[in-house]
Amino acid sequence: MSEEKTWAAPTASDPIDADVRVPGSKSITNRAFVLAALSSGETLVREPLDSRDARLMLGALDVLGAPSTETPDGVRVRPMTDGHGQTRVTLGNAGTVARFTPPLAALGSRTVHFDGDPAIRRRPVAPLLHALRTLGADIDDGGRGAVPFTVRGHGGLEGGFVELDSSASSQFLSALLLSAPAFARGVTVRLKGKTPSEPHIAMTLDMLRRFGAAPERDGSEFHVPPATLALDTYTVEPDLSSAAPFVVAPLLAGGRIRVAGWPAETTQPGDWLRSLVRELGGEAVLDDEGLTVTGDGTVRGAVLDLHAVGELTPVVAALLCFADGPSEIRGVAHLRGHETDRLAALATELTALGGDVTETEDGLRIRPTPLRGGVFHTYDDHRLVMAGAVLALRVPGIVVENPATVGKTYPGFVTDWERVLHVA
Ligand SMILES: O=C(O)C1=C[C@@H](OP(=O)(O)O)[C@@H](O)[C@H](O)C1
Ligand SMILES: C=C(OP(=O)(O)O)C(=O)O
Repeated sequence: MSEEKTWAAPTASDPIDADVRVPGSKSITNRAFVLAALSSGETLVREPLDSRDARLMLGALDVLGAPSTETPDGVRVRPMTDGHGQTRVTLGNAGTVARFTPPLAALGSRTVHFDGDPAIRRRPVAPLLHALRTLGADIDDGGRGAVPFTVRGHGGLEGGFVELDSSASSQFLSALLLSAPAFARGVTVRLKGKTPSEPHIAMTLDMLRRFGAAPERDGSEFHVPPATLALDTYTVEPDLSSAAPFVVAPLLAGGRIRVAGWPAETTQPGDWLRSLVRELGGEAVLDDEGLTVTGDGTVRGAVLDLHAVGELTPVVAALLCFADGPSEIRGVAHLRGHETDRLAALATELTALGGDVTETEDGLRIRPTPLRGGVFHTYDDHRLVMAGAVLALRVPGIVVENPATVGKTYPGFVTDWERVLHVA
């Protein structure tokens, strides 16, 4: 991770011609760790992400009674065992840790305090805490409905039927489903309203099945019966959302890039980038070697609904600043509750560099204008570092503030980006 407080992100002086391999998926890694902790035997998680969020998840599981060991083959996670007394889970600003681990605490007998960065205290969690209480959990949040809160474990969770509003974050639903096989009666969740990030729900269901559970879905109703989970080995795919800045680079700089190891089939939202590239005028070819993207340095303007793939918004917004016409991003009001208020941050930072970017009720309106160099503030948000890098491809003099914050999901990002642009 860079020790610099700012990063003079490189401009593309030539068309890109590079291969890149991005680290493991945050979403898959942290699900695999949770499911491994809930399993009856040890699980080897191969090619996991090693980043702040992944380490926070392992730290949380450790204090909850599921220790892990790093080996040359990957991370070995041991099954969770019960304990007593008080303990503390550190959340950082990891949504997956804040949402996926409280149900685990309710399954044990410890009293577990959850807290993290100031930013995580502002992120939504109340509907999940409410649902967990309905399912039998004892949670003290001081009436705030937010981090910090305390889960007092009483040795198990009854489970059963619950209604859930998961419109602020799909992670509420994933959290209940992931732990449900260990609830005495499993869980039946009926969704009120629409959840964002549908691919992440599909990911949760798919991974539950791989670990031996039998989740069912009927529209907005989900059922997970009790089950004993077990899986010897789980291999994590590369993170296709971390690949986003590399995938879009040829559209801005021209040339080609190959992202190695792009899966032929996946539940990751980043797979949508293939159709985005084509819609905006580039080419994307998937074969055994990975995904090869070519572009000629032009980008078409577009109206895009990113409700299902919200985490891609910062990079896509940066890209659309260089389109041949106006664009709009819709369906992402929930990004106001992400690492930072991403809609406000993007509108503020892009406008400060000369852009014409305005917030709408559920997204951003982007009218391409010439941009100038300057400081791009990143609000402790890894994906804003990636957005700043994308902008700099075409705008000399962009200085990205606090690049190290990208270590939430991609500690080697700056090094890999500079190598791709031949400045390393
Ligand atoms: O389940 C997951 O792993 C995630 C779900 C999404 O959260 P939201 O539904 O809160 O956007 C996504 O944005 C986040 O990066 C990871
Ligand atoms: C929203 C994100 O993260 P988190 O897992 O903290 O919710 C993200 O990575 O874009």
